[in-house]
Amino acid sequence: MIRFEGVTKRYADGVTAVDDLTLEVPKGGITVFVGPSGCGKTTSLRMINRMVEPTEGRILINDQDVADRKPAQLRRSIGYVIQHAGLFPHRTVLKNVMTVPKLIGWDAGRARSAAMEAIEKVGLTANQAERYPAQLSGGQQQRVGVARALASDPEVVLMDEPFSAVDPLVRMDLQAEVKRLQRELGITVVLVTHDIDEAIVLGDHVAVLRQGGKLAQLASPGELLREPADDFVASFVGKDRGYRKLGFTGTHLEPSPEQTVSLGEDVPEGRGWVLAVGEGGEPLGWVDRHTSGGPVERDELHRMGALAEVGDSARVFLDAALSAPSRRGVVVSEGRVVGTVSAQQVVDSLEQV
Ligand SMILES: Nc1ncnc2c1ncn2[C@@H]1O[C@H](COP(=O)(O)OP(=O)(O)OP(=O)(O)O)[C@@H](O)[C@H]1O
Repeated sequence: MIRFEGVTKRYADGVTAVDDLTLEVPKGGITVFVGPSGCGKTTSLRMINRMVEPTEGRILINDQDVADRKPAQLRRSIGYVIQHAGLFPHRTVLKNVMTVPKLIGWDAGRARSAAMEAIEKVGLTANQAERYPAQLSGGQQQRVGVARALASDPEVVLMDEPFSAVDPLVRMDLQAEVKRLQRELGITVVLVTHDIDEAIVLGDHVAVLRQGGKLAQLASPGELLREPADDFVASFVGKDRGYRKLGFTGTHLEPSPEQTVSLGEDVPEGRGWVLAVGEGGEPLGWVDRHTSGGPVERDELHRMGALAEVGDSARVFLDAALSAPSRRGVVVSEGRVVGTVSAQQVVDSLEQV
């Protein structure tokens, strides 16, 4: 849907920021431009909405050359989110989010209701809509930035390092939110980051750029981890890529049957840990036979560790096994226990692939 055809950008001082870039950003997904500082990510992004003009080549959106569109009108049709949200400090959140709908000529009523809808979509309240940006946290301000980009119902949203100024926990929330919104709205997102982990978490497609603005590889996160195109991509993707690759590896592992006990029942004979389940077969926790005697009570249960759902990646299965006190990861389907897996079983299943 967005096509770069032989795009080069040389700045006036002779720096080649982007060199003969040809790539396709598919419709309705998240495409991430990632690479080291100065490799031309921002320049590439800004050429899409004509904040920067290419020296050579062209960029098409839905087969239309952006050079044939009026820059101001083009920019209003494309959402744009930047690092520090870039909000107007003297306007309320609502007025900030209404900016583009008003610019494109929607009447005040329509602009207001579109803005309120966008504000709710990003998880902010009507009360927060009346505040000024400085009265919100950094993460909330970024949400306003996303709401503002979505308010006029754009098909394409560009994001330039949108989460890099917020702390890691807030960043994870915002990443999940953007992924959810993209899926819900079916929009096409192009996002720039220097953080390969963010690219892998968020991207349906990841374009790795190298110094001098050259495309090193365009692939899905899984492919990038499995088959980096060259040494540059391999080292950029990182040393623990074998482990991270597990996040994109399915497993056809059959969980082993696990003996269970209900609350109020006596612990069955045997050694080690027993899994307690609720009335609907949902896992409640582990019982330690060493310390348990008589009917099982809720306050003697040990935490379960992470749960794996049938169909999850090998990484989730392994995490479930390693985080359970019994070292047997609980596998559920629709909330009910179907069995457990050990770390050894997960590793063995990988070796069979
Ligand atoms: N307006 C400009 N005039 C001259 N050179 C520029 C201009 N903007 C960017 N550059 C240069 O172009 C190259 C690419 O810059 P760009 O900002 O696109 O990279 P980036 O990958 O987004 O980097 P970062 O992650 O550090 O933001 C750099 O060498 C930069 O110094």
